[in-house]
Amino acid sequence: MILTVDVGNTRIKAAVFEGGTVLEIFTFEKNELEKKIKKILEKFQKCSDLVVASVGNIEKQSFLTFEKDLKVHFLTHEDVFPFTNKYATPKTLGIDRMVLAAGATLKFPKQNRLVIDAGTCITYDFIDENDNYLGGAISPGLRLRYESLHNFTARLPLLTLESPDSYIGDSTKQAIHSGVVNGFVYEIDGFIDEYRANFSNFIIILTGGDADFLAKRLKNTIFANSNFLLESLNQTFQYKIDND
Ligand SMILES: Nc1ncnc2c1ncn2[C@@H]1O[C@H](COP(=O)(O)OP(=O)(O)OP(=O)(O)O)[C@@H](O)[C@H]1O
Ligand SMILES: CC(C)(CO)[C@@H](O)C(=O)NCCC(=O)O
Ligand SMILES: [K+]
Repeated sequence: MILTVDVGNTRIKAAVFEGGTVLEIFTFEKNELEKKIKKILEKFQKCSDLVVASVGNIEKQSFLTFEKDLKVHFLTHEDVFPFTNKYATPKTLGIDRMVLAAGATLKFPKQNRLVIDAGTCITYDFIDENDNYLGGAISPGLRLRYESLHNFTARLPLLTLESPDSYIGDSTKQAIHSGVVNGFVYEIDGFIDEYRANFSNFIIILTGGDADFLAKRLKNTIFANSNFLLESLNQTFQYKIDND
């Protein structure tokens, strides 16, 4: 059994796997890390490895306290990945993006793949059919858009996510919801159209905290899997064991 942990920019997600099957998924805040991991390991005592991918500034020490119970692994860009990294700055590529790219490469062989992670940031990652990781894009996620409109202006209120009535917002609130939600949807549809115009035979994977909200609003119908990063962490770790 393997415990995978995704330390995101905002929250932490964890999953216990038995082979390729996920047994349970957990979401928690950073200040609860040690308490929650301890509980998970009490429940799943057969866990032999803890695999961490972190883009947040979490203390490594919080994980190392579990080394008495099982083996602890922190994935980095120095691990083995199933793609050729063509990013011009491979050392600054986020480990979450590398793990998503690895999961897409292993799960969908011999085709072009686009992974869209709608989390704190929206990230786009493209791996071509020859397993070259080419890069993608980084832009602000839904909640970040609402927060920055409020934080960097004098008069805009902080709103929480709501579907706009129309693309023509007829009040301050509706104008913000339209700008944030429709802007988000148009951006993603626009990127998908651009990739489709340039590549054939490709698959799109949509994941992250806003994946489900987004999936039903896109013009392009695509399959959403909000656990794709955790599943990819499990697969990346298996790949590392087999190829190290
Ligand atoms: N409790 C919550 N806290 C934060 N974001 C939430 C919450 N519930 C839903 N969301 C939505 O999820 C999005 C954040 O996604 P996610 O949880 O994947 O981010 P994250 O944990 O920071 O991970 P990553 O850094 O990989 O993006 C926000 O834009 C927000 O709309
Ligand atoms: C883009 C984020 C913040 C998304 O979580 C993360 O992948 C990151 O910190 N990346 C580093 C920059 C890069 O990927 O080029
Ligand atoms: K993200």
